[in-house]
Amino acid sequence: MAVKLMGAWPSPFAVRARIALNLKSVDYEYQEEDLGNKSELLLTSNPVYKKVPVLLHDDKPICESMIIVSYIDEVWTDGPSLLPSDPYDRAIARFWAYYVDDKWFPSLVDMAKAKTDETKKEATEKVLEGLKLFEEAFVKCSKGKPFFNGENIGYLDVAIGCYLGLIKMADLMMGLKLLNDKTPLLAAWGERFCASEAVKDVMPEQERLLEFVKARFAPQAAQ
Ligand SMILES: N[C@@H](CCC(=O)N[C@@H](CS)C(=O)NCC(=O)O)C(=O)O
Repeated sequence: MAVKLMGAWPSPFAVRARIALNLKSVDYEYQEEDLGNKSELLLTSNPVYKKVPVLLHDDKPICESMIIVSYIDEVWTDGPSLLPSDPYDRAIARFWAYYVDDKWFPSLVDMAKAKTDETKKEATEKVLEGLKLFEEAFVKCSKGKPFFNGENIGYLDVAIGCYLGLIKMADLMMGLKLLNDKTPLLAAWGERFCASEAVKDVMPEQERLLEFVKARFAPQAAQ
């Protein structure tokens, strides 16, 4: 069965799909997209959003990173499941995965784009509030195990973990320490997540990501 992923190296969303494929030991072809000049295959595979990632499984496209992660979990059933087996735990994992994209990541973007100290402070507070919520969610979801999903990286780990590179970038560029002594469990989880086999080779390289983020956000912030 042919598996192909269209992604872009700095994209946290593409990273999610790559981690899920690694966790399930799926062999796949990777196509790096130039988002300034999208391939015909990307445009026809994701005509609604025209975004990466797109997974092509036997030429059938699947779009939206967390839908892709669920799909991978359902199709490749060997090995540990990415979603908890208990329906309530599964609902909670989905809830926080929705929140991280719906509320938390937009605050991180607002923080990076902020033009005044006031708006920067407001966005930074929202980012930190979200991280506190993840710390509390980690206690409940992990039940004392190393990952949100328990012994192994799962759906919610991938949903939040894909942003760890950008959290680091915000720290470096704005002189912050977003994961700090108020979120000790989340900070330790982040280290474990990034060091794991399925993750370490697909997370964007720090120097390269820093250049990319600087080019994208620094000129706007300076305006
Ligand atoms: N909700 C989408 C977001 C995907 C997304 O925003 N992808 C960006 C790259 S990080 C993209 O393809 N942008 C191209 C564009 O907006 O034209 C997902 O989770 O897959």
